Amino acid sequence: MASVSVRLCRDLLRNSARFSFKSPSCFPVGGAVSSAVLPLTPLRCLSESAPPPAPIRNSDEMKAGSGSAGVVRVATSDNSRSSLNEAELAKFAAISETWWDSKGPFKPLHLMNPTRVSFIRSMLCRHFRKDPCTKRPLEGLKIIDVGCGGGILSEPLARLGAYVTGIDALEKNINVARVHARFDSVTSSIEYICTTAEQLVRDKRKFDAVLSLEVIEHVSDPLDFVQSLSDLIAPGGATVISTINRSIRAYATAIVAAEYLLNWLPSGTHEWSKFLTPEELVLILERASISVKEMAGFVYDPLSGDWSLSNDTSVNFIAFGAKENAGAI
Ligand SMILES: C[S@@+](CC[C@H](N)C(=O)[O-])C[C@H]1O[C@@H](n2cnc3c(N)ncnc32)[C@H](O)[C@@H]1O
Ligand SMILES: [Mg+2]
Repeated sequence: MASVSVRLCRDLLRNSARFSFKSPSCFPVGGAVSSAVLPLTPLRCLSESAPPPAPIRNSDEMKAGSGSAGVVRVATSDNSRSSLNEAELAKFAAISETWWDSKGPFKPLHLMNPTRVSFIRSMLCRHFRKDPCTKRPLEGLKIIDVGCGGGILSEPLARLGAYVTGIDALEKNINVARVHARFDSVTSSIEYICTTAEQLVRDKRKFDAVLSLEVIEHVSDPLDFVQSLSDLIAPGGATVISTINRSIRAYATAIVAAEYLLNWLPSGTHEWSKFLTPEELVLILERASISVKEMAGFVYDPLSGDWSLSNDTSVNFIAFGAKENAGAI
């Protein structure tokens, strides 16, 4: 699956001095692309419209327990970074009972799951030189699913043979994931922890593959978050990230249609300004020493109700990247 987007982004990176960068603050809905010529540093402004990180509490309150909304509190020094955005997390806390209701608010994730698992399996098998046709093609790989929710993605990865760690900032989600995983001897091996990527970096944990699907649009600062994901990747490792494009089409479909017309998701689930374009995601990953090797779109067929991989990244998209200088594909 040759990626036009990735090649385009590499060209953009090479010519970054001439690249007009779009940020939420300078590119509102329906607005015109900024004509200002910006160097790469304005990427930082992506996070400026986001609410500030959750306040750091004192260490007694914080130590790996849950806060008032069930949000993880992890011991940190005053100046350490936090990916937590309490307003975003509150949205997931309100629907945490519904993770495994395939007709509930997470229906789109359930429907997308076979397609995204297939993308992940094929990318990881190629990268780690494993046979995708075996019963357990991910055997032996240590994979972390950051922002795992109720474990919709973690479980099939465990069935494909990976050692899976699933983490989420919400204790409620981790409890749901643990209970659901217990029903099957394979998935009961998944290590579920209520924590954050940045805390696991401080704990010096490393994984062959770091996955974070549909999470980056809900964190406080995408650049810091991606740096933490990168820091969790073992030498020679890889990452997969999916999110929604900050396009007018995504505004019409992923927000207006999905949240207000079809009621697939609770209204207010997504903020358009927090979406990233594929080009922005590539740049953010490059800054964290990750080179994007493949990118694909997910498209929905309203007649069949199925999602499939496509070259169309205008709404939902997924990127596979390898840590630079740490082994090539
Ligand atoms: C849209 S759900 C995606 C769930 C899962 N990745 C999937 O695709 O099936 C986003 C999840 O990210 C979690 N989350 C949001 N911010 C987080 C953070 N900073 N660290 C860890 N988890 C976070 C939420 O609690 C929620 O479970
Ligand atoms: Mg989302």
